[in-house]
Amino acid sequence: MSTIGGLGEFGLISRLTRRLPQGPAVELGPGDDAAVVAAPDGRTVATTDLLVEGRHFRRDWSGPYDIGIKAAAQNLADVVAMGAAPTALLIGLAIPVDTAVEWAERLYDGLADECTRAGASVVGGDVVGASEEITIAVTALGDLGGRPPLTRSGARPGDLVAVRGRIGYSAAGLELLASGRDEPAELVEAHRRPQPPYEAGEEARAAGATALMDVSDGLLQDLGHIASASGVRIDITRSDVPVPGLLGSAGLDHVLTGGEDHAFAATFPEDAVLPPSWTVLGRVAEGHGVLVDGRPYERGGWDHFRA
Ligand SMILES: Nc1ncnc2c1ncn2[C@@H]1O[C@H](COP(=O)(O)OP(=O)(O)OP(=O)(O)O)[C@@H](O)[C@H]1O
Ligand SMILES: Cc1ncc(C[n+]2csc(CCOP(=O)(O)O)c2C)c(N)n1
Ligand SMILES: [Mg+2]
Ligand SMILES: [Mg+2]
Ligand SMILES: [Mg+2]
Repeated sequence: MSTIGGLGEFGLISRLTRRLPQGPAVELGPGDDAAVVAAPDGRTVATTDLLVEGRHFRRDWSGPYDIGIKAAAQNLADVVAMGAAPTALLIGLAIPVDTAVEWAERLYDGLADECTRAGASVVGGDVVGASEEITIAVTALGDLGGRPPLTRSGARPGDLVAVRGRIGYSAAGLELLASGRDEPAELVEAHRRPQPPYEAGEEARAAGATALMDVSDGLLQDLGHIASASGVRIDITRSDVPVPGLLGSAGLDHVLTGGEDHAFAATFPEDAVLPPSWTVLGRVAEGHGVLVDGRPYERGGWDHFRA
């Protein structure tokens, strides 16, 4: 088996970057001191999310391609959640010297394929040796196309609250993996490879969304960020929350508190016409916090320092 150690730093960079297609916004990709990415209106959306082995992924639960998809998706979703088009990703990779080169290459295939799905590309990064655990730090850039960002702070009393994309699947899949199972495969795959519906950003903008975000830590907790940023209360109607039977007996908990699906949640003016792919499950009101059928929900979402 050829390992990272056998290639050396620049050999590794060359092996990884040759796998990366370059998207339309890239004027200069990997190879110089920095990349050059077109930002026609002069503004750039920028975000970063870190993935740490043992915390965000396990190499015995997910393959390198899955982890690449997930690392890209969670960052691309944050760009889309601002109402922007993702243009570029930068990858910081800390990786043990005895890792198989193929593992890193498959990680890059996952990163590249997910970027392609979102219209972006990997334009650079950094590699360093790690002692035992892999860390992947991803920075994503996006283009607003001259339009205002869709923030968390624009929700107004009377607005509709709606979601777009699978929710609860990743948490259900994680629970299966943690109990040593890998069926139903659809749930485990959803955990390994989140599939944010990137078109949700443009759909939300077209329908006049007043706030938009991606769901990373759990629907109720994340809606709580819209509520606090907007100075409003969000009321969720339990009977309007879709809970697919596939999610099992804890389905409602998974939908309301499970993270990592990177679905999108938005608020819209009351008279908005939403595409059928969006599900309305609540209303914005005056006040603060998030209530389900008028009451706080008993479970919270993901918190790195309280988990
Ligand atoms: N270490 C940090 N330094 C500065 N700002 C930070 C730091 N960590 C988080 N933030 C900022 O706090 C805000 C909330 O971060 P958070 O990571 O919860 O959002 P997110 O990336 O959408 O969610 P998630 O990480 O769960 O996918 C973001 O604007 C982020 O830039
Ligand atoms: C091995 C392993 N253990 C636990 C989890 C669950 N988990 C980790 S981070 C996170 C929320 C989003 O993180 P962030 O806020 O950093 O984007 C969740 C639900 C996992 N995926 N893998
Ligand atoms: Mg983050
Ligand atoms: Mg987010
Ligand atoms: Mg988080």
